[in-house]
Amino acid sequence: MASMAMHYLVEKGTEYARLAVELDKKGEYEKAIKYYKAAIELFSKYLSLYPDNSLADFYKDLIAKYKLRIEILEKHMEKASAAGGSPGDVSKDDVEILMPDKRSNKKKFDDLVDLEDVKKALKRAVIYPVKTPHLYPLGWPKGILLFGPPGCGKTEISIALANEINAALINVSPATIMSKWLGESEKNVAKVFNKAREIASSGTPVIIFIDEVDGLFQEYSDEVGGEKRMRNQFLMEMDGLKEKENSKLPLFVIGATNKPWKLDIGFIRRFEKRVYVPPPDREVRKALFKYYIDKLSSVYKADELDLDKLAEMTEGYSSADIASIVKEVQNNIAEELNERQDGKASGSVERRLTMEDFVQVINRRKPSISPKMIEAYKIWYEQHGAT
Ligand SMILES: Nc1ncnc2c1ncn2[C@@H]1O[C@H](COP(=O)(O)OP(=O)(O)OP(=O)(O)O)[C@@H](O)[C@H]1O
Repeated sequence: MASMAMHYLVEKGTEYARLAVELDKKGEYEKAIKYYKAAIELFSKYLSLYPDNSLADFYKDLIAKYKLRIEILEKHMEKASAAGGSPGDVSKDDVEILMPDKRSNKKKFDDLVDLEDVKKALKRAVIYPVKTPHLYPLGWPKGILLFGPPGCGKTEISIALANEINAALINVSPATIMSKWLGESEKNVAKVFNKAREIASSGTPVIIFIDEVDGLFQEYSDEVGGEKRMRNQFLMEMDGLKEKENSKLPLFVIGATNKPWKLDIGFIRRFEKRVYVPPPDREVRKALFKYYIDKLSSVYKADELDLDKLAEMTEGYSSADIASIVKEVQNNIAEELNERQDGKASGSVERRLTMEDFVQVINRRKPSISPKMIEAYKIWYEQHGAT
């Protein structure tokens, strides 16, 4: 009985997925989305019923891939309808550039807790060459890969780096690059690099930041959106940065990934520096709690808290988890005060933060990072790390 259900879910899911890809290739995006969703539903059901099946990872990857594709197509269709045309003739957007004075995130290295080794690697690879280019007659690396578990600061440190050197930031994510430029994404990779070279030639440093870079550069078995052409263009552009006329440009490509093992070797080679952004250890977790709790202390008294204990309780929690735990504590207390009609006046209130406030929230959450994940990064780092 069980195997019949399993069989049905996989067969039907595969049939829907095949249909979705076919429709996608024909440009019938709306219908394609419907079938991608149907396939996801069946594969998810299969995974919930048989989580320990040997093919579980394979189906998880497929689901992630179809979700990304849906996101891409939906964004593409939104844009097409906003432009009043059909998805095929959507007008091309220009490359979005975040100049330093326009960015809302103004954090610099000192505003981020720890990440000392990462800061050091980025100073060496980026900041010093930008500040003293004359000391580097042989040029400097152009590609830097940041890898490590989710929510541990890859994006934050990249933005802080851009702020440190007043760099223009071009933010590229798989969903935007593929949706904006569906069908001719390679031309637009070229556009990003042209724009970046143009700005860098005028003396302003540029960082092209590609989040979830594995989404752009993993091998797909059934490519529908010209991913291969786009990848080749990207590799060519990266090689171009090494050529003589570009070698002294203050232009850097920073890729971030949680799954470095999905990247193919040609791509890895283009990123000369590969830097591990680690999860916070106990001392760093303590510093993160302090950092976020300090922000609350203008309103709530925090003198009873045992930060060592909080750090000890949160092994495996990411920096983002810790930020979000403190936020949830804030929300719980604000709710409590509102319900007691106690929070009306502005300024400080007579409410101490207690360990119990934190324990409650921590107990309801699972850590995002498992020892198995850390082991996988360690193995990858041993093979490919380069700082
Ligand atoms: N060093 C740090 N100091 C203070 N807060 C941090 C630090 N690192 C991360 N955070 C917090 O964690 C959140 C997530 O960080 P960020 O988005 O940089 O992680 P990431 O590694 O890029 O995650 P993902 O791989 O999921 O994109 C930030 O918004 C910030 O609140």
